Amino acid sequence: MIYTVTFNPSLDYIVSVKDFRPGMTNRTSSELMLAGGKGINVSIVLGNLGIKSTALGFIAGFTGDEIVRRLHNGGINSEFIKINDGISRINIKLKSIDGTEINGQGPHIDSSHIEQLMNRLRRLESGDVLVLAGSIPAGISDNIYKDIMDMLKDKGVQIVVDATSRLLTNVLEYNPFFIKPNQHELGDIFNVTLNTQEEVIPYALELKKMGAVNVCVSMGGKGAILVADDGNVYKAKAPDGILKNSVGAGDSLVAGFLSGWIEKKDYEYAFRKGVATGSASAFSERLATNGEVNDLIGKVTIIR
Ligand SMILES: Nc1ncnc2c1ncn2[C@@H]1O[C@H](COP(=O)(O)OP(=O)(O)OP(=O)(O)O)[C@@H](O)[C@H]1O
Ligand SMILES: O=P(O)(O)OC[C@@]1(O)O[C@H](CO)[C@@H](O)[C@@H]1O
Repeated sequence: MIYTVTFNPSLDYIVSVKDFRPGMTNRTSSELMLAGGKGINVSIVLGNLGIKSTALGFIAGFTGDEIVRRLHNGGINSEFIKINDGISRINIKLKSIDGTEINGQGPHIDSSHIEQLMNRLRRLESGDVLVLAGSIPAGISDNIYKDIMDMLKDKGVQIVVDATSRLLTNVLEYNPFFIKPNQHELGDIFNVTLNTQEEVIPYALELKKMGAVNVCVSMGGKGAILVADDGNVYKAKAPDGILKNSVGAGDSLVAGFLSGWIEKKDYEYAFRKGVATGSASAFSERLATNGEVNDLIGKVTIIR
């Protein structure tokens, strides 16, 4: 079974505003609300690609109930821990200025909630896959992903981590199977600005040296890099298309990679499917469907 963990789920309120003016009353020209949070997006896209998963994490309040309702309606299994105070966040995405977002804080999570999650994760078995994705709410130690990996280290669970800064670097010694920073997150780790694939490769290799089994660096419309455990470095050019909504494109890449890996156990194919899935989500209002991925998979150029 695949499990995804989202510490801080959200309802994503994705709006367009024509000629946004700071300090003025702006009105939307389109609006869309989707269940979100990185692990949840991975579960949704896996479901679209025909792979079952269980979404874990913490939810609170009416927004939390709505997230669960939407997942349930979409056929996604979830086992969230419910927090009695506060509400799950509503994250605002200003689609008309791509990349502009206001993400909320989410409810306070205390040590008893963490213990409940740990108890659930302790029941994972050999052959399971665990995806730890997204930020953690304030007040939780950035060792938390590391602590989870430490607890599971001898269990034969394959672990994917999509996180930033120390939340990511802290887990590398536990050899995560797949990590996926984007180029800016990779640059922040090493305090450099990375623009091209050639500039990204040495730093991706460094993360592999630090312990990650496979390092994928996503680069938006510029595609992605994979430093794979088969000894190859793959460079992907994203297919051409019209950007509609890039929210969750990175999570879609993770889901597409996992689905491709499960299908063929071939890194080049998994990477191709990952990039196609990321782009299919970027070219669609919602997250990628299986049909959209199949239309794009032959249009991804990969150079080894
Ligand atoms: N404008 C675009 N054109 C084509 N493909 C895109 C575009 N934006 C994203 N993608 C695809 O999606 C993948 C992941 O995108 P990106 O690097 O933006 O992820 P991210 O920053 O983790 O995103 P998010 O945090 O919103 O999930 C890219 O590698 C690419 O395949
Ligand atoms: O604040 P975090 O946890 O880093 O990211 C949360 C988030 O921006 O990531 C997803 C897209 O990747 C969205 O669905 C969600 O709103």
